[in-house]
Amino acid sequence: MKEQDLVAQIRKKQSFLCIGLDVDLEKIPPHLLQKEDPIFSFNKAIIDATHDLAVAYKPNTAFYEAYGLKGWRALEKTINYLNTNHPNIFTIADAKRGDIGNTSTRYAKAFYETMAFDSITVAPYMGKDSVEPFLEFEDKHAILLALTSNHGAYDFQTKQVEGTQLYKEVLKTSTTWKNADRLMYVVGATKAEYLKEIRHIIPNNFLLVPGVGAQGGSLKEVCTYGLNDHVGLLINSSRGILYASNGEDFAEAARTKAEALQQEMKDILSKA
Ligand SMILES: O=C(O)c1cc(=O)[nH]c(=O)n1[C@@H]1O[C@H](COP(=O)(O)O)[C@@H](O)[C@H]1O
Repeated sequence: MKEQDLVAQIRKKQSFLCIGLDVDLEKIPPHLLQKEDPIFSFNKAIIDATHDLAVAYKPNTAFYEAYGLKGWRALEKTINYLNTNHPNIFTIADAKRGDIGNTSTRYAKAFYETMAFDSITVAPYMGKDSVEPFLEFEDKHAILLALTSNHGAYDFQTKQVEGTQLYKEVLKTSTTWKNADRLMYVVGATKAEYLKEIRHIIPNNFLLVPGVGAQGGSLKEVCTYGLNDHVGLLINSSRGILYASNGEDFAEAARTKAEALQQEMKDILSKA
């Protein structure tokens, strides 16, 4: 998907909400466990109930890999369902990959071609030749981990290395890589106070911002410095939406949670 088409969807829906499809069979409504494919049934119900409120969906592959073949099948059915029924929705394979060049190329093919996602999350630790293979595909985007939402982010990412914090070095250096205009970055909502400096280094790139809801990040704080003139933000919520109820009304309850976030986004966009 072209970035300009994503921006058009954001303007049309007045939403920059990304719904994380992190399916946990221990948390989904028990009545779905009787279905032939509980994971896909759950995703389909969530997508059907929320697709007009969200511009992106982000299945975290760990939640599918954990169930082996049936998990992969459900992931494949989910991406095919989205691409067939909602081709204007941006899709993110949250797989956090990155390896030596020829291996990264295979990961890119797995998630851009075999599964036809628009983007994949990528770890920057192995450097340029591990990330550039993800940038070779037209209209596909690598979303580089920059400053993550978890506490461990302070172990390495904010450490001083040769006079600068490591995450800033990741931001600056990655902008020099081939096809860097296809890069987006992950910044945790719990790190909103860093966004002013981050926007200084990368004013134009989209940011995927997880950590609102269950992890305690604030949408308003993220928007203060995170927004740019083409919005430039995708705010992810997973558990806060998916598990609003585990009764028969789970999809309706998820919609109510998504709607509250979308309303907040609409207000923010009207004042921006
Ligand atoms: O890359 C991510 O999406 C990600 C990066 C990060 O720094 N923090 C983070 O929570 N995530 C993912 O975003 C989702 C957050 O889920 P909730 O906390 O349930 O909304 C999970 O799939 C995480 O793996």
